[in-house]
Amino acid sequence: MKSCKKKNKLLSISLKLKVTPKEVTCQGQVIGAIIADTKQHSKLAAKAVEVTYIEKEPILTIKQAIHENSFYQPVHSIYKGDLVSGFHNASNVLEGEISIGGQEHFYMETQASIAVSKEDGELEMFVSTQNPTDIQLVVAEALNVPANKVVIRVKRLGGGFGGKETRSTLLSVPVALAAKRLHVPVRCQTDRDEDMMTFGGRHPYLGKYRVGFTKEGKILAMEVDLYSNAGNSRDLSISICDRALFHIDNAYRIPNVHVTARMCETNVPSNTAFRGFGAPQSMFVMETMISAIAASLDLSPEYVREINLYQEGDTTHYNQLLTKCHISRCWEECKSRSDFSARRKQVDMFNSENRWMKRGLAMVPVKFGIAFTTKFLNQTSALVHIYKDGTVLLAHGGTEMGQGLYTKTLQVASRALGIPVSKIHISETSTATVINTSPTAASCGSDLNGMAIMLACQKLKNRLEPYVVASPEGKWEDWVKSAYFDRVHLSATSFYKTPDLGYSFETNSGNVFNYFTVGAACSEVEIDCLTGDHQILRTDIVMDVGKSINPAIDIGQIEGAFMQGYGLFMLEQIKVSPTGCMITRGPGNYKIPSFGNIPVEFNVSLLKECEHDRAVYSSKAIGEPPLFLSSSVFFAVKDAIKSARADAEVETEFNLNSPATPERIRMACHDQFTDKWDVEMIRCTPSKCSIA
Ligand SMILES: Nc1nc2c(c(=O)[nH]1)N[C@H]1C(S)=C(S)[C@@H](COP(=O)(O)O)O[C@H]1N2
Ligand SMILES: Cc1nc(=O)[nH]c2[nH]cnc12
Ligand code: MOS
Repeated sequence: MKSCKKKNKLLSISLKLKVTPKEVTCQGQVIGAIIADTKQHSKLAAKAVEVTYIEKEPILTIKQAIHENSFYQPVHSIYKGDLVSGFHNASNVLEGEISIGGQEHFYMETQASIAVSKEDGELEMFVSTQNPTDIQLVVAEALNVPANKVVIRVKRLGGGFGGKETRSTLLSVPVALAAKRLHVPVRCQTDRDEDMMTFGGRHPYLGKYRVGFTKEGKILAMEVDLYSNAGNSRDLSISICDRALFHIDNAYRIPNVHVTARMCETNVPSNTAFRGFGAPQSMFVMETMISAIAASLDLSPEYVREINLYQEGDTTHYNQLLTKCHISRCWEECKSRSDFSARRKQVDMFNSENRWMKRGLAMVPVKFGIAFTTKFLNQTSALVHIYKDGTVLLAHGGTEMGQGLYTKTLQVASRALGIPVSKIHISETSTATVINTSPTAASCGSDLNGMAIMLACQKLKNRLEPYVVASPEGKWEDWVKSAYFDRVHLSATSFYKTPDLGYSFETNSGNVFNYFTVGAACSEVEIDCLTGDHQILRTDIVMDVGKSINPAIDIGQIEGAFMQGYGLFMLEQIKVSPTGCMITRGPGNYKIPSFGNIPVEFNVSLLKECEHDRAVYSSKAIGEPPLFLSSSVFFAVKDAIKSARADAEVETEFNLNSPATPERIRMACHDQFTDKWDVEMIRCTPSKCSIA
């Protein structure tokens, strides 16, 4: 091993920067970039930078923002029915508030970007992003070059979950700028701690509610104020609030509704898209109301859910008609598959025989709207080539992040062209083959790009038709050759935009969504009342995904979304110091689900006979909808705690914020040991944060 003769010349730079609060609005904000010949040198140099800040008191939480009246505009709200008469006819009214924490995307591949500057001002980039067009336009603007000279290529992402929908620009702009300035290829990939301190996550939400209902448990009216912690920029927060507004009903028909959503401007890194996009947060507020209603009437939460479920033909609070909406079928099928009634009795029996171990059981529905709530995003295009050897190359506007989009679009092409997948290939997604694309998001990747691929393939199929008719016994390769020599164009582009969309907040009318993906889940848990630990004993899920084009992928997505949501409701808790410094920076102190958390028994099934004409080949969107079903674990834990509290002879209705961490479970199991402590006192006292 050659001994290294030349000692690394110690870096002796000290860059003094002076920045004011108006330029830097959160800890973790990118304020510059160091370019070096090796990663080690760049890290040493970054540490050598000295920055002096003029500090001001930060606003970090929703409550602080409300107190300081620190909000972004606009504020959207939905009003349907007549609240006054609704509450007047309600025999019971409950008020309360509930909060749900944020969540780190924790994609396996952290943010990564490569830029290669080429002749004539051209730039070619390889970026881990869900949104190549956004990178293209933002980089073009930042470098003051026309978009037609910037190509963004995406082979695949090691996970995105919404975290690479807009935030990847923070990394790609400096990388591109350096490449252009220095005329050398530049690459950067964040370390996990940098990633968790810089790129934001799921919006924490606070919900304040007032709900009126009959003594039978029928909900007549509700007034909800939602607040999200948007962080130091608006990013997608308004769309996330919109989706939260559209999902405050979850799966229930509520005749009189007034719901408002506000974005809090705070000094934490800008929060952004995260699987479910505001819907899990607001549906959590709805299910908390259901739980409170059930407790106040001494009814089971499942009974209250059941009698308020939407039926076919109902309209939502944003006046969208529910057709082919199989909520009740999923609910009934889940109830029977999970053997709910019998297990309810077994759980109660177990709880009557155990004091310090308790079990809980809960079943929740989900109804998730499919389409971008921002109308213009519901568009995409595709490009399909048939080469002379008969092999086919696909390109479309969607990125592969592990959700199986490329596999599904290969299947669509195979079915549309009538040839085996072995003759078809999809290589990458690039702004040079398909333009002006929307992010691969809102679970619409397969719907939009599947339809675009299908349309392009149908064009090609029609052009080949005469050659098929001419020699029906021939092979695909022969037909392609005959067409080629007959000078037929064997490449086609297509364009697809979702029909019949167009909601307006002003008139509260027009379709927000193309259709809904619905399901139900039943979970049973066991908790240790003295440690706050828990385990899921069994989960049953039933989902309506239409006629799935690939059941294996869809079941995988349901299992994955469920476990990611489990992290949100049960494990993951982001901690920020009083000065706004991110404390949770890695798997050491930020717990994401691992195989030990998977339900001991995990049954997922897809509803049968539920064709859907509005989804590509009737296979419905599946990416985000199942995530909320993991709240069945949260409410099963709440059910178990209720039994512990009954034994301790304390009030069995209590507020349980999400995530239901072990300390929160422990403290909610009120008993002779907990009286003298309050969970909020167990707060980490961080040392002064030492990050730029
Ligand atoms: N393995 C994997 N699955 C995933 C994701 C991911 O990053 N990795 N992202 C989720 C999110 S946030 C969305 S919006 C959808 C996007 O893909 P689709 O629109 O093709 O369903 O995939 C979901 N499933
Ligand atoms: C932009 C956007 N609109 C939506 O309606 N849903 C989403 N999920 C992720 N991104 C989005
Ligand atoms: O819609 Mo997913 O990218 S949050």
